[in-house]
Amino acid sequence: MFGFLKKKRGTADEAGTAAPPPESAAADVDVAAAEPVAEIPAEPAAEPVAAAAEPVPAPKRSWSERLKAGLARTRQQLGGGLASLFGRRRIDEDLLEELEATLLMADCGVEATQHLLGELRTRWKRDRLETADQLQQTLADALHAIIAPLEQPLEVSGHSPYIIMIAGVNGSGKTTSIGKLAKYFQAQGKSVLLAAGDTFRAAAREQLMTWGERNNVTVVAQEGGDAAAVIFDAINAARARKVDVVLADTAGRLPTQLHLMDEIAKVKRVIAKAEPGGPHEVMLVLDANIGQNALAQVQAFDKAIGVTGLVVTKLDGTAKGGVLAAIARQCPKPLRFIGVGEGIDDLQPFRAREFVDALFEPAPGTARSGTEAGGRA
Ligand SMILES: Nc1nc2c(ncn2[C@@H]2O[C@H](COP(=O)(O)OP(=O)(O)OP(=O)(O)O)[C@@H](O)[C@H]2O)c(=O)[nH]1
Repeated sequence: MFGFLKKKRGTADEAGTAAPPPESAAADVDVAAAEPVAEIPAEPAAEPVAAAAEPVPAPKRSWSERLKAGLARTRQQLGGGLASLFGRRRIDEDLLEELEATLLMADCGVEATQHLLGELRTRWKRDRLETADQLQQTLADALHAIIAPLEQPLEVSGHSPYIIMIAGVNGSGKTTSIGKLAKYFQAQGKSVLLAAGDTFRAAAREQLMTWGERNNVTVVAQEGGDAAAVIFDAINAARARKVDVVLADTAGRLPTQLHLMDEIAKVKRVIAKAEPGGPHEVMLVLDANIGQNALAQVQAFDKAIGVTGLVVTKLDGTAKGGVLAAIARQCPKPLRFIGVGEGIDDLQPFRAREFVDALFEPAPGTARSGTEAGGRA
């Protein structure tokens, strides 16, 4: 669990601007320590476990199991809704209308929903679909076709250091995602340096420093100061140490806070001064709970800083997983990673097929829907 990265939720008002500190104030943390224990979140429907004398570690679940568990609420909304629709009658216009409501409630958005219904109507008539399973399989395929273009994994080997700037609204999951991404890149054999560019909340800096100490990752931080100065120092440190990947945190901000959007645009310009061509990835972190508001956030951050990739977090806490279809239709950006929990391994590269499979696969113990099984272990 990311308990050590947990913090009090900052308010938008905390994100004011501050004068840059002297560069010498940079605190460079580079401490080796033990691996953190990644707790696996419990299944929503799990029975409470009686206290045992000897704690028995929970069996580690595969990513596809965690993805399936994480998407349970969206699956219930979408797949469950469909199962009850499909289960009771033959395909007709009334059924398609109810299906439309189900897709909208899963936050697929009007455009994607209309597109999906158009596909279903065409296939229903052209291929003479009759059974519920056939229609559900057709829907799964059509959804896959919509979101597949978002599957563009991040390739960090083109530059050294490869600079990833992280942005997003308050509490979207930026800092925790940085911890998870650092672990992910380390597992690929990359060296990582963290820039504690969320200078508005001391807690954010401390969380990154603690995380860095535990995982033997260098963290460049300053007491107070502005994000641009911290990240500038971090890039120079990364270059000197021949670090492969720099993950630069920034403070949360709302797109309506125009002065803060100007400020993050300045951070990006300073990165380009420190490393011509950088940042190589401008990653926007979106909380899936916001549903359709994600579209406005993508557009606003894109306008200010040119978003090149997305991370969608907290898919485990929402029934709004259909928002991926809305993003794909209305403001497509490469979806680099998705998050389905607070555990360190609960953020993984987005793969459209396994996402769709996880949505349409029946919950354990129920009948199969006919959708192809799959997913990584
Ligand atoms: N359930 C769940 N919680 C998550 C996920 N990702 C992040 N969180 C939690 O969301 C909360 C906020 O995450 P932070 O990383 O602190 O968010 P932030 O964007 O850095 O916040 P600010 O610095 O205030 O802007 C923390 O409690 C995280 O543990 C996820 O995929 N699933």
